[in-house]
Amino acid sequence: MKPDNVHELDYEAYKTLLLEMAQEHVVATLLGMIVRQLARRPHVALARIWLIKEGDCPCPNKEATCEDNAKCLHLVASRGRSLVDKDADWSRLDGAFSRFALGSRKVGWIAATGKAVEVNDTEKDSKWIARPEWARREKILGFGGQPLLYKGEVLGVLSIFTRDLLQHEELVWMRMIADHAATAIVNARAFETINRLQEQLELECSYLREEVQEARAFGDIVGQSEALRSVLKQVELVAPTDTNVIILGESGTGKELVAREIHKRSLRQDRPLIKVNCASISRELYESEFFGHVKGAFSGALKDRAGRFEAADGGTLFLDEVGEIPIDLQSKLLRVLQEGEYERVGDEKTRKVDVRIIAATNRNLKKDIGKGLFRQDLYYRLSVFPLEVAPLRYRKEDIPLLAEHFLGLIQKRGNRKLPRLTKTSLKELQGYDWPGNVRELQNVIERAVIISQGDPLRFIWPDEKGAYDTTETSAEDSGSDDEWTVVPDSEMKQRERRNIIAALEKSDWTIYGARGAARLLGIKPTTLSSRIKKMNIRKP
Ligand SMILES: Nc1ncnc2c1ncn2[C@@H]1O[C@H](COP(=O)(O)OP(=O)(O)OP(=O)(O)O)[C@@H](O)[C@H]1O
Repeated sequence: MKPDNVHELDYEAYKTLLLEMAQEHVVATLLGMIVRQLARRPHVALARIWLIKEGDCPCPNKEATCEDNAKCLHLVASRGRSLVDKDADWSRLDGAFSRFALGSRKVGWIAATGKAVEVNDTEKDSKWIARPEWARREKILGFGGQPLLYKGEVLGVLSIFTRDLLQHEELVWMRMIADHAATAIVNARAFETINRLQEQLELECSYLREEVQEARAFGDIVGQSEALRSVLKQVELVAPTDTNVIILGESGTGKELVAREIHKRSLRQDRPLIKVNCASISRELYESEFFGHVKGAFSGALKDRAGRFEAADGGTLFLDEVGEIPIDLQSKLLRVLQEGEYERVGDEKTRKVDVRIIAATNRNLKKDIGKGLFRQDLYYRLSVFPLEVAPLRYRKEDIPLLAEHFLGLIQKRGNRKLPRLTKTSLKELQGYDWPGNVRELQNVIERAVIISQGDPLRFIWPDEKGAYDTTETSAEDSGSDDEWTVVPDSEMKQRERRNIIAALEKSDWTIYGARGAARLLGIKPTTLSSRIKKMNIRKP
């Protein structure tokens, strides 16, 4: 017959715990399971686990200040029941004993020496008990603390406070549970690392697949204008530094191309450049897109997912159209830029990341700051090195090279012979103002190649509203069913002459370009020129 303060041991429960520990692959779940199962025994008042981690943290334990802050014991799991206070929550991980410096008090001593501590009657042996009045109040009699040892290395400490005396057999079991727990922790950590790496690889792969597709459209930066050369000189200067860069310029000027060039020439070139088009993310998904999420964080979050910051770790993050980031997310972006830290949506764990930011915008961010749409502190963080790409209309001397370049790309793609660029067609291209910049030029050339079956290239120009109409109407199908009135040939010629003069007057005597007379008449500028010559039309 056992005395009152000695309990029966439940071997089956301990065996089940050993098995369950071996099967658990998530560290947090594993730790929770160990303390929960231990605290389920009626005589166990409190079960706790501390693990050795980086010690550079706010330490609430005044008596146990770390000497060098390099590492200390962190309380990572706790379960138990108070006898006196029904509302006390003993699963909390904060409070005075949430940290112990190595060597400090009993928990620190166990971790520093790798030896167990057993107290079998707290009344008689109170040396290790920090708060004897607490032990008395809670009727705590025993304490068993075991180091979590794996291959001779101490990972942390497992401990129980009991309301019965500890038996020798139970201490043997505690040792066994601690050994299995240490191995299970190492295994679960390894599984977590594998999962994280696999997830990161998958994500990197999917982003890189996007990249490869986009990169096909990107080649070298073409152009010789003074404005472009000055940009390239700055790219050369800033690329090898780790400075954040903001690229300013109208849409289609080549900002993304410049961003890629900076990454290509940087020390991060072997790591990914991950692009985020801030204008194309729906508002609710911003945070998850940037920082990732954990399973169940919101409806549709079916599994853990890393964000673009994580995918770009060690590399460059290109934030295209950065001015579109909602103001409420800007503070989170600022934090990751300042401290390199963030959390996935729905996760408490703080993660570290090392990325260089290249941002681009066609907006006037200073105006947006004034309107409260953009944070000034974020603007200063991003715009350490501003780079401005000029609109194409201010560097028309780049047009011939760019046009040749795009024709060359089309030729490579289609492997066919293309119409050559004549002086006249170049002049026509240079006569236009290109509100859509280089992207518009590229599109106009692609379209021209499609509609011009042979030489020379025939361009389609946008209407007054800037819209392109690619459906060509021919004289045949524009006729009506009304009876045709015959007009004498001399009259026809006069009418044609008057029509051309009217078009020239309307277009201020310009032939080429979107507002040119040729466009109004719907004929090629070269055709119009030869007609003007033939009809001997002169500007008054
Ligand atoms: N100097 C250049 N040489 C060769 N191609 C260029 C040049 N500038 C722009 N392009 C091409 O023009 C297209 C538009 O360029 P890009 O996407 O870099 O412009 P952007 O300024 O980032 O546009 P947006 O602001 O709309 O995102 C791309 O296909 C790009 O390859």
